[in-house]
Amino acid sequence: MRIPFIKMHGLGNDFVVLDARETALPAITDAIAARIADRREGIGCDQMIVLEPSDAADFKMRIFNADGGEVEACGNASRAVALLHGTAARVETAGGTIALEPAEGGASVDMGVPKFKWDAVPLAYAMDTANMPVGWDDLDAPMAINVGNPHVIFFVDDADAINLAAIGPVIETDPLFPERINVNVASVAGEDHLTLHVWERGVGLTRACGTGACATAVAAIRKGIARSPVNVTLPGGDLTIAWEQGGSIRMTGPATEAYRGSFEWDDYS
Ligand SMILES: N[C@@H](CCC[C@H](N)C(=O)O)C(=O)O
Repeated sequence: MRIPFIKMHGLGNDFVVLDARETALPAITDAIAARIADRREGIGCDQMIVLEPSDAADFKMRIFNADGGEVEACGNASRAVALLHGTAARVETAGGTIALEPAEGGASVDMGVPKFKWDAVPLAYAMDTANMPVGWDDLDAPMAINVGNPHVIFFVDDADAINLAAIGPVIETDPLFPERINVNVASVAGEDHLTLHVWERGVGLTRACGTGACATAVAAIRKGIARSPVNVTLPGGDLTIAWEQGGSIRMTGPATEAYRGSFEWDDYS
């Protein structure tokens, strides 16, 4: 069975998108997703995205990390899917319903209301998520936020100087985070400008992470070191994040369709 796919990216965070809204796919397992995502043996991507029909919204978006694990949210893929869909849409995800608005060269997405309680992140035990009494090497006193998926955020003087490739996997898999965690290291470049690097759960270092930008901007606004809207500079480019206390997060930025292709299902199943 030949399966068509669309290769897309948001700021270099890349996706294989399978559109199963009209024609159903065979069941997708974590192992199949990991084989498709493999950059040496498969098509190669940070996340595999599967679009399916939904009873609760215009359609459903499922997200599989490169390690095959199915997760709740992906900011950059949300903009890519908005570009693909072409008109405004409400989309069901495992992390909640989001609202897409395509814009010139990309999209603006209502990512929903962030959650701050320790058991909503989730953490393994109760603590203040705005000033966590924990640390790893030079990184300490982080904040933790769930923006559909779980994030921990460290503010440092120079985010570019942190060896996130070394410390990221240690923090991602720390028992404090029962569902593992996306690790964000940021520095304040101005009151409306952050520099950010992200170690993504189930992937590793990425060129950009949309939910990481959302979580980090919200953390900085909450901490009083930035004000909305915040420009977040990632290795792959910039996103704009707007958030007011008690409201939902709006993320705006580019998305790109790279190419279309197809693969033989049996090669991956
Ligand atoms: N690249 C994404 C985040 C994808 C999911 C994340 N790795 C997780 O495990 O929660 C983004 O742009 O938000």
